[in-house]
Amino acid sequence: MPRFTLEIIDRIDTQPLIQWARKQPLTPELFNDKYTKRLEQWHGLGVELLNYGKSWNIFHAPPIEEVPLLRDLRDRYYPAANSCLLYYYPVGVGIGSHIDKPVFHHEVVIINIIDSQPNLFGEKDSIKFKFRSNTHLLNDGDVIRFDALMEHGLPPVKVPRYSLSFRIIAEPKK
Ligand SMILES: O=C(O)CCC(=O)C(=O)O
Ligand SMILES: [Fe+2]
Repeated sequence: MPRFTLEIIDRIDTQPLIQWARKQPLTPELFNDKYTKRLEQWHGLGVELLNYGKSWNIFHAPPIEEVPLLRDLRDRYYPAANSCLLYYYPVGVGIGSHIDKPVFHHEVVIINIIDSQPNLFGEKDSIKFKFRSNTHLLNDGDVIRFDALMEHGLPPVKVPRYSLSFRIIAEPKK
């Protein structure tokens, strides 16, 4: 992948994903012993960040293959990914600009899922996603690929949103 880019690589129907996501038991995310207000659920390898993100624990979550929806998306957009992270962002929650921790491979694929009612024309509100000095508008179902070693972030969302991130996590040699 050429670096320094954010590409929207596809737009998919999110209805099956929303139905699935709403039924998942999600856990409040902790960072530096504080709740981020995002809720999360891992499949495949998961990461618990410690010590302000300076170190981490890698753990085994239920396999991606257990959920055919997730397996199919991984096979389609990021076959090498060994980690899938579902986040829920309630209204008013975002994440400040950051770069991802080195435990993750720099290439990430994220599916943007807006859980709001479409308008009369079947359209849902978009959300803002910051990447480097640009703000991109992301629509429901947009599949993006970007270099997570470049600054990125999400202003507080105005509509409930899920995201599904596929990544490669380097497991330490035993
Ligand atoms: O949810 C997203 O779209 C991006 C989240 C993110 O950048 C992260 O958790 O590192
Ligand atoms: Fe990130």
